[in-house]
Amino acid sequence: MLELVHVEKSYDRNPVLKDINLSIDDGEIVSILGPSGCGKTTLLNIILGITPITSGKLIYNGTDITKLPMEKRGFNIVFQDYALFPNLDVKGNIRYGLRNNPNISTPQEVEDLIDLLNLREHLDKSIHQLSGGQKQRVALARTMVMKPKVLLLDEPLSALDGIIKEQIKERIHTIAKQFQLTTIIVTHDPEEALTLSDKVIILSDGRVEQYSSSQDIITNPQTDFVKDFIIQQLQVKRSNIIGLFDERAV
Ligand SMILES: Nc1ncnc2c1ncn2[C@@H]1O[C@H](COP(=O)(O)OP(=O)(O)OP(=O)(O)O)[C@@H](O)[C@H]1O
Repeated sequence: MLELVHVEKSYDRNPVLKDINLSIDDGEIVSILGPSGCGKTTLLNIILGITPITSGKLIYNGTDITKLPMEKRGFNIVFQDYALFPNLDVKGNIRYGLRNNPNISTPQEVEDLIDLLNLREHLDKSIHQLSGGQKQRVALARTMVMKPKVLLLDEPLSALDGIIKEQIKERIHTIAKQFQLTTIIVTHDPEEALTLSDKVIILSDGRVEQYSSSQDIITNPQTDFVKDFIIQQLQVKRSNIIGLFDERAV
């Protein structure tokens, strides 16, 4: 379990995250949702270990990891721009992290992941020959072969649309559940958050407005902000959500 206890973050005395208290169970998919500038990326970077906190604690499975550097936390991130290596082909990218740590995944596990992410036919291609969705899948595979304890995804679907977006959503869900992987996803898209995650953290101006299941957020929004944000943002996308939840609440 990952816990954030009274976490605060300020830049030049400007508070950006205020008294964040969260606990995320192993294997849970959690989205961090909120408008631009509310602190989503800062929160993700704090969990990853690249942004130090101003006060509070991070606890992972009972151990205080507040001061533990990123490389010792065993968490991993897929950045919004995928950050793939353009000089390596697809298989080179996927196996990159195993060069110095060859025993983290067995050859069979790498092959299974390639199939799960439908990448077999693209293995010899260069990165510039790939579509956005294919790049996204390579970035996921490259991260997954390293078997992170916690997988962090920064706007993983923002460059995608239509069927591809649905497929990637499904794959992220399958992988997280199959590998019992704690998955934390930053998004500004409520539809994405509500349909993909077990739980959603709604942030506004650096504070957690609500942290509960998708269904609970729809049927029982705890603040006016949550209600307005969800309703406003879902106007166009209502039809995709209605099937999942009680229409009266949206
Ligand atoms: N290194 C930094 N120095 C100073 N202020 C920063 C720094 N990084 C972020 N901020 C500020 O912290 C606040 C939260 O930024 P953050 O990037 O976490 O928001 P966000 O919710 O991810 O936004 P977006 O959806 O636009 O990416 C913003 O006001 C931003 O200007």
